[in-house]
Amino acid sequence: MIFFDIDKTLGTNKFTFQATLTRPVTTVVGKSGAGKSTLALLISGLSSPDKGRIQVEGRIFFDSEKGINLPCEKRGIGMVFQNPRLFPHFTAEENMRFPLSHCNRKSIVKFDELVDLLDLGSLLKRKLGELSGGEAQRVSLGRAILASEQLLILDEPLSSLDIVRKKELLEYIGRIPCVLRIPILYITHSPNEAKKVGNESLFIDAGQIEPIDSPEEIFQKLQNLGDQNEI
Ligand SMILES: Nc1ncnc2c1ncn2[C@@H]1O[C@H](COP(=O)(O)OP(=O)(O)OP(=O)(O)O)[C@@H](O)[C@H]1O
Repeated sequence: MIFFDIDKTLGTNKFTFQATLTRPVTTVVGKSGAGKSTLALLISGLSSPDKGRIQVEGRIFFDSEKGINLPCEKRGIGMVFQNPRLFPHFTAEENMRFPLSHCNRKSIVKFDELVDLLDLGSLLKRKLGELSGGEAQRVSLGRAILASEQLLILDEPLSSLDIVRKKELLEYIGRIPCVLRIPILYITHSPNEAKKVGNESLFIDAGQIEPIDSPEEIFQKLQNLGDQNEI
């Protein structure tokens, strides 16, 4: 279960995020600039709320009243961003194992099982320059899953890929809940992606979460906001 009730002001932008999430995969949807990545940064601890509370699976990450603000490396969160962000001088395997060896993380999935799940066997000895964009993003997905103890956050993981690679990676992402039994937050501006990946969705508009009753409502809301982006 993920619970958050937080406020944050960044420049002239005021964000108020409040939700209780109980399903395995929640998609966070909204048009560009709505505040999706801001929410991810606040939950991960890379940015701190001005006030409020964040709790994941019974662990308090942030509570302004109690003076709790767990540093990001203690939150057990794996993250995938729009670009792979791999170390170029490491092999794929060294990149994947890096958070375990350097950040004192314990993996809750077996390395070999993950390699099979994401078809990474033939890529393990390659460095970043020897991987395609889709392959590199698959490696960074593997690294994030290995580092995830409490929560996995995927922030627009398909956005740097072409349509063929998007579909391919989406299939791999669909397999993750089979091995990783922790909540997943999947951020996207694409209603199609949200429909394919998530069990429930949060819709963010201008820094506020709006309730939605059905996946079709996401299309409608984005259309009303004039967002034509789609895969
Ligand atoms: N440090 C900051 N200071 C001031 N404004 C910021 C800061 N970080 C983000 N913003 C603003 O907050 C708003 C939300 O940004 P955010 O990155 O969360 O949007 P997003 O929904 O993830 O968009 P995209 O889909 O384009 O990545 C934007 O208007 C952005 O310019």
